[in-house]
Amino acid sequence: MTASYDIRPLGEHRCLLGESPLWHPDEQQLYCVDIPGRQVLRWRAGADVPDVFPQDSEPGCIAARAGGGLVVARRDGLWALGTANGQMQRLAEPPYDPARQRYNDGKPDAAGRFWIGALSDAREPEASLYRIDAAGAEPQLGGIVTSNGLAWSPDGRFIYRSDTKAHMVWRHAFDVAAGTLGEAQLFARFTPRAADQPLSTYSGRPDGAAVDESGAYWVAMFEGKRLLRYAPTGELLEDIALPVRCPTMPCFGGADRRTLFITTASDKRPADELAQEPWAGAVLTLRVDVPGLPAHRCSL
Ligand SMILES: O=C1O[C@H](CS(=O)(=O)O)[C@@H](O)[C@H](O)[C@H]1O
Repeated sequence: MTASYDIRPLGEHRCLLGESPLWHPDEQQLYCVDIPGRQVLRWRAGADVPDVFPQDSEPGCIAARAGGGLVVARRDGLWALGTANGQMQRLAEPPYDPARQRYNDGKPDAAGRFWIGALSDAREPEASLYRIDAAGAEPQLGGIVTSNGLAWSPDGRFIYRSDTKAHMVWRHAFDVAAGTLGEAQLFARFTPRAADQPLSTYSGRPDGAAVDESGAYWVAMFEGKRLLRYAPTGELLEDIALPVRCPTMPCFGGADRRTLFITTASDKRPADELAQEPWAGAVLTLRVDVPGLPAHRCSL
């Protein structure tokens, strides 16, 4: 169950809080965001240094836009980013109070709707998971602290999601034609860190995730220094030790979709930890056996 891989950083770039890695299905290039750094980053093929698209507000996640470029979900709403020229165009206001919440993890479904969950700055259960299409943003679930972990099964009939603060991952039946979720079924549960518990014995909390062609759910364990791979049955298949305490989200990319890119965080970490983890904030890369599912395009 404990697996080891050849894990390397993608160049020298370090994010404060890297998130939302995306292998763009049309451009065949990697993007991600640095949330507090207020940047969208792009690695051209073979490049060690990313191109930077500065943002005026914290970007929580990105999606490939059906018409080209990206949709950027920022604290202040949804924006189209022209990746050829860096131009930004506002698409929609946020459906929450941006003084209290921001968009966090999000992905398009197979029909092009953008599903995005919010995060409560005060870490109160006041955030929602939204389904967003041309008609606007409709909350689908509420009572969330930190919405995370969105991914679909290969046949699109199930959606996974987590609340990082609650230390739980759920699976719901998903109706792609209607764009609706069924009842939540608990998929994985983790033990919150006790007040006096050393970080070295904490398994972490579920952050971003991705699904491979076999249907396995790969989830980054924030503060747990690991990536877990689950079968669709909920059986833990692999426990992969990482060289960074705070991985945030995996995504599959490369021409064969067998390179796993994992964003990580360095922001607000203790100095002794950062001294031991020179790759904190890097995008980590490793090769895997089973290809990942390609990202859907957002129709906004
Ligand atoms: O801001 C974020 O932080 C959380 C980590 S925490 O649980 O709030 O400490 C992370 O899960 C999330 O994805 C990120 O955007």
